Amino acid sequence: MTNIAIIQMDIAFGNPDKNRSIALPLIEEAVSKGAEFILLPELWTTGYDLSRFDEIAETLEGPTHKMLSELAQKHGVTIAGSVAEDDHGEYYNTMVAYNRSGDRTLNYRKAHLFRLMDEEKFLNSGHHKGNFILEDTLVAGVICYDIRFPEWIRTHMLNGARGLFVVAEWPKPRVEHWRNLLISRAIENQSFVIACNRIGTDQNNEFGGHSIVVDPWGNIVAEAGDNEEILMCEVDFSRVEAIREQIPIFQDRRPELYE
Ligand SMILES: NC(=O)CCC(=O)C(=O)O
Repeated sequence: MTNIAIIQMDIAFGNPDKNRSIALPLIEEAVSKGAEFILLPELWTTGYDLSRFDEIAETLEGPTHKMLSELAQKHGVTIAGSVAEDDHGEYYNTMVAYNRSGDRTLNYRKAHLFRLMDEEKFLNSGHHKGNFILEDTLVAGVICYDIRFPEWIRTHMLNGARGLFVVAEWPKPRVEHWRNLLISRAIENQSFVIACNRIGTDQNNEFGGHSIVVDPWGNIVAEAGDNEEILMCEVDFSRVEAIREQIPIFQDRRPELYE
């Protein structure tokens, strides 16, 4: 069993210092509730203040990374979420995870940039998959719009992932897409899906919350509303094997037909 905490929080636009100070007590509260894995939203230090990434994005050695690494080590937990990355003046929406030794185990740059929120105008897309090891389990991390690409999620599952962690800034008018896409990704891949959305507003959007945990049978095992919340859930990744044996879709695939 892995005790998971999803931090469904509001994000102050373009203000990393403030967002770190909002997240810190929430992370500590999650730890006090027994969390072993803590998931923060997409771009939780900056929001979508993309035109100011030259000022507010960080290298992977920046203050947010130092904070996450130190907190993970101090409390013996894994902490993940996506942040604005500055790699020599090239900008990315990058999901990281720090394990209980404080080591970075995930560095995934969002592959599918979301035009409706102008990402492609300011950011580069990533080229690598986001598989990582959580304790002994292979899992994967993806970011928001990525969940609309079932072939991308399937690629991670074909690599052996048994859980999918999703971070998002998903607007309220499409929250039913969010829920249905996540449930579908869980059923079709017979995988846990653990997803964190933000709440609150920026100049252009109201965000929908409804962070959610879906089991490999497609049942919702925990779901938040649309207020700030630490959503707690125990996940037993060994359930994935039983369901993949019961309906063996990975054995029954016909990849030769899919070209
Ligand atoms: N931040 C995002 O990628 C948003 C994706 C989204 O809202 C969608 O409908 O897809």
